[in-house]
Amino acid sequence: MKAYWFDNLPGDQREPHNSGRDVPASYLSDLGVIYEHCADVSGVDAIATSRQYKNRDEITVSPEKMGDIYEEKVKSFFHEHLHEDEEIRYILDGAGYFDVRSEGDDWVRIWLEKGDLIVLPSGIYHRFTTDEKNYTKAMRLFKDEPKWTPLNRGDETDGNQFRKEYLKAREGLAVGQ
Ligand SMILES: CSCCC(=O)/C(O)=C/O
Ligand SMILES: [Fe+2]
Repeated sequence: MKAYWFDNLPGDQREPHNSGRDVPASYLSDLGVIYEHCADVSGVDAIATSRQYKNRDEITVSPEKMGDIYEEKVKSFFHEHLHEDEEIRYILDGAGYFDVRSEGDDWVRIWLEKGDLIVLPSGIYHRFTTDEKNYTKAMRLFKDEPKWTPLNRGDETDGNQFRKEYLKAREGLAVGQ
């Protein structure tokens, strides 16, 4: 895992866009983002049990697996969105970027590779992209039935109950940069 401020410069979303300014793990934790490295799936099982996640599936985001819809899919994952559930992803192979919004609405880019697990809280604005190798194989954890419901950012999501609860939970935390 490597986290840093996104540079906001033009270029393909899959380029590193590394501003050179690192973000410490403590800052991710202030944003409510949990990161763990799990050398094998037993570590994921423990997290799933403790957070009462019953289901899981696997997704491979690559041109080989997705064919003609790959570029479209990668662009759709990169639309800024939130979910009304936590998002837990465990990287089984390859690598990818999760970008999360900071308290000041800047992008923090989190590069995950094999063995990395991330928990994004419900209500956090974020997006995902493969990196320049175009290959991410990930396990997705679900509390109940597998579903992926992104709510793209807009006026409605700013007023979303889960968004408001996310912001409320961050209130009073000394989130530093
Ligand atoms: C690598 S998992 C696919 C992306 C996804 O599920 C998501 O919600 C991104 O924010
Ligand atoms: Fe998401």
